[in-house]
Amino acid sequence: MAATVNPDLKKERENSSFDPNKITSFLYGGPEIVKKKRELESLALNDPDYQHEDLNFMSQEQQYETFLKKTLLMVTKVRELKIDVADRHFYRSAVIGTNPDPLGLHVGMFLPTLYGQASQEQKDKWLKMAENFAIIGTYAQTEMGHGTFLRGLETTATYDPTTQEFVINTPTITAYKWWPGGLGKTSNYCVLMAQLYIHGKSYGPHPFMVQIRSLQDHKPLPGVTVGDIGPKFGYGSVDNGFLAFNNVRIPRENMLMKYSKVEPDGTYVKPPSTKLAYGTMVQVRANIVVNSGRVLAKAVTIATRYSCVRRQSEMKPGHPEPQVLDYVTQQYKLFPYLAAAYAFWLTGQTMMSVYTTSSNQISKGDISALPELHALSAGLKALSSWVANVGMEECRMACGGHGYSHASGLPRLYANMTPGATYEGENTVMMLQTARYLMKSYNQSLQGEKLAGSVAYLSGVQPVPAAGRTRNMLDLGVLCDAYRHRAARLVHEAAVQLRNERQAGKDQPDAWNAASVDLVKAAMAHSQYFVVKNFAERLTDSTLDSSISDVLTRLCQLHALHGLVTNSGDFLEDGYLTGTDVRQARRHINALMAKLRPDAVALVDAFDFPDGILNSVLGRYDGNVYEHLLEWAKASPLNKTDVHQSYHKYLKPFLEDNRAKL
Ligand SMILES: CCCCCCCCCCCCCCCCCCCCCC(=O)SCCNC(=O)CCNC(=O)[C@H](O)C(C)(C)COP(=O)(O)OP(=O)(O)OC[C@H]1O[C@@H](n2cnc3c(N)ncnc32)[C@H](O)[C@@H]1OP(=O)(O)O
Ligand SMILES: Cc1cc2nc3c(=O)[nH]c(=O)nc-3n(C[C@H](O)[C@H](O)[C@H](O)COP(=O)(O)OP(=O)(O)OC[C@H]3O[C@@H](n4cnc5c(N)ncnc54)[C@H](O)[C@@H]3O)c2cc1C
Repeated sequence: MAATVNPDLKKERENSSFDPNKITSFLYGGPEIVKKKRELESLALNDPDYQHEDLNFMSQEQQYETFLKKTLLMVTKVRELKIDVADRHFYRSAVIGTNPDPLGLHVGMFLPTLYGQASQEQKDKWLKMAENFAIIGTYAQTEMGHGTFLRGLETTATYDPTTQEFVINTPTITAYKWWPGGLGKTSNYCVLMAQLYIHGKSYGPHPFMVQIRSLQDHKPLPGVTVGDIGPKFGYGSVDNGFLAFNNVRIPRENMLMKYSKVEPDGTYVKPPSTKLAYGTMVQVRANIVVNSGRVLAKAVTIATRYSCVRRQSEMKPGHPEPQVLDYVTQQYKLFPYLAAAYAFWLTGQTMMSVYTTSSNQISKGDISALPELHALSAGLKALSSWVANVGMEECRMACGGHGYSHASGLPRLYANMTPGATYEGENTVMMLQTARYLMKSYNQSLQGEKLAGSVAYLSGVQPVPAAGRTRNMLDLGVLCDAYRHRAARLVHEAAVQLRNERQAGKDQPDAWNAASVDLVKAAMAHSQYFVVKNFAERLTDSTLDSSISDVLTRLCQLHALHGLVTNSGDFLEDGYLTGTDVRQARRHINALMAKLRPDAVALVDAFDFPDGILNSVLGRYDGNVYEHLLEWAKASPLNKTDVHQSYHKYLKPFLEDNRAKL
């Protein structure tokens, strides 16, 4: 086995213009954090207790069992090693790699719902057990018939004042809870979203703490039907489940009552906003923005390293075959996603900081930040997960045939990460939520109200500049202005279309539906403007080392220019940009790619994913792809014997029969 680094990759690293460690520091928030991250990752990756056969060679049942064992072990080790709460995600991501785990919903949604929706008494009662994994819970909201339309959920929680209990029921097949992670086989509790009924009146969806399995033998409790929903596109390591209730009674105190309350006599106490019950989803949407940047960064790391190792075809007759990354078309496939990975990495950080500030405010009773937080997180969640989806697939195809093998890591990455566009709010629906806020804000600005936050720019649509003006299309200020103008114009046009539909006689819902393609487009443009502006603002950081600010500026320019060229019609339609501007933009893209080419490997190295996390033969740090491809294939279960048992069962008699008939 080759122990040295592939010479092509070695040369790439020697020729880069900067030290990737400096960018790593910038991306993770400083050298101390990077040090901590690396320590925790290496602790996890070198721990023999976590080693197991490649998941790609396992059945779904084996994957689940392996991951359950591994995550439970992880919980124990996190405690033993006394890893700080803030650092646990480093350890966790090294343990699970690019796979979801059966406790993900416990940590990612069940616990956050208790933190965010439970009253102090309820926290006192359940938090200690939940935090210490004495109980395991999930977030059971989606039903077979309704995921998007939360108000349409059919599961009922009917208050019985005589016993001071809620009676939980699943009235129809479509009311079966369907999809919750960790529900199928793992959880014994769940946060259940159900329609609250008191004295025959419906009060909409509310969260309830419900025990579903016995703490003694893990059997479903009386009245509870629960199981696994079967194999999926990915997510083999998770037991997504179904769940139904037949007259299951829970105490009144099990409705999570931080905001809404039901008094013993059945009096309903309204929350400051009914949407506070949706709080956990907002948190996870913010997390998805972070995750989309990371996922894209992983895919691009694999494809870029491999494209430097892979040599193919003849560029010049008689010359050695070039590294495929030297083909400009290959750069055009990968570099825009490299730039997008940086853009969303930084957007994710801003999104999390907006989330933290706003949620602190909200938990103190000031809910004024809620609409902006919801609109921003919904739009960015949708944009980032869409881009990550397209980018992962582009990276896979850029790896040619080997990209299709599980050895590349890309099919599994895609299969596990693509549901980010669907779960936690289907993307189109999320964009329409952002559009709703944009329309409201736009109308407020027409009435002279001053707007703040991410929509402040809607207050004044910039005029189209006079013809003949030349622009420097590399100037980040010019690019931000162009995105800003496009967003403001598309918001304006969607609003005009809505108004026209109304004036043509449609009621509001029909007018909304008729204008929805334009509304999504407006929300998309708004979110893209946020991402570009955020990237450019991060570069104004005066502490940024000059050796890396150049290369980051190129990435930011590429990200903005590529989006501009891809959506050039939006910028040209009203004459804001000219054909010359767009032509210039295209030329700049080519020039930027040429400048980025020598730094490509260093830029992906800077994401700092160890091999154990990337889990890709093609993306290996040492670039020794071919010998490990062979080794990987040899380990495949079909190769355990030279002659497979099916030969004796099927092939041998078939061949013998055919030969006998000759
Ligand atoms: C110890 C060691 C361990 C190591 C530790 C390591 C640590 C690390 C741990 C990390 C672990 C990570 C693992 C994570 C795994 C997660 C995987 C995720 C899996 C996926 C989970 C899921 O998939 S879970 C289900 C998600 N399912 C949705 O996502 C439903 C979407 N559907 C809706 O969300 C609503 O249905 C929808 C459409 C808004 C309409 O809701 P609706 O009909 O009620 O409302 P309307 O449309 O009528 O709107 C009326 C007004 O409400 C406003 N509004 C609406 N929502 C609002 C909101 N949220 N906040 C504020 N305002 C809101 C709106 O803007 C309007 O405002 P206005 O009136 O002013 O215009
Ligand atoms: C891997 C995975 C894990 C999941 N984990 C959980 C979990 O732990 N807990 C949980 O509760 N749920 C979970 N879910 C469910 C998930 O949250 C839902 O699938 C998601 O919210 C989408 O809802 P839906 O399936 O009803 O899609 P639908 O709403 O049926 O979407 C179908 C189509 O209809 C369109 N559409 C729907 N409504 C509108 C509208 N108003 N305007 C325009 N178009 C519309 C959508 O854009 C989409 O194209 C998970 C799902 C997956 C795939």
